[in-house]
Amino acid sequence: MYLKSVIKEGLRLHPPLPLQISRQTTENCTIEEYHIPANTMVFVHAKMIGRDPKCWENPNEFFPDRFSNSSVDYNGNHYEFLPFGVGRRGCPGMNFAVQVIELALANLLYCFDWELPHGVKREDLDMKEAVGLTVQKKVHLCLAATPENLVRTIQILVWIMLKLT
Ligand code: HEM
Repeated sequence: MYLKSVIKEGLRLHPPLPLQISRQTTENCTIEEYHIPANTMVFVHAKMIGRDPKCWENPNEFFPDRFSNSSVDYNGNHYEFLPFGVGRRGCPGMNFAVQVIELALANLLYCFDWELPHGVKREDLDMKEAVGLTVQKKVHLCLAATPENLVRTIQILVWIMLKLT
């Protein structure tokens, strides 16, 4: 359960598509004090929404537990959390993507012990994003992986190879 919250928190702070695919309005509308005429191109900024202090407490803090007792999910019913977009043109790969991320991450954590390489401290980690249409880390994350469960690791590698062939 906690792993699911960690993934959600990662996608809240760093949605892979921060500025989502544009839409064009079909009629005039007013949202609070903003008047948006028909035929205007609008963008949903998922990253800024995910860090909006009106919706999230300490929005810039990585705190997976905020999802633990919450109904906030990817399904687009919670407009404060939109890593996969929403509506008819929302991401059709959402369920597949979430399952793959959960499976991959769970196996990486199960099979290996993860440590920062010698001399690197937690506070040295740089989470800045490079500029681009999709998000990438500006500075690569380097970790040292030690196999924790060799038999299980081999089983998983064989499983992945069978899936790929
Ligand atoms: C972490 C993984 C992924 C994220 C965060 C993501 C996010 C998104 C977002 C934000 C959109 C735009 C939605 C909108 O404008 O409302 C989108 C569209 C789309 N995604 Fe994904 N996606 C992911 C993985 C995938 C995968 C695995 C597939 C296919 C297997 C996929 C296929 C598509 C397609 C085809 C569209 C265009 C849909 C349309 O325009 O009607 N995505 N995705």
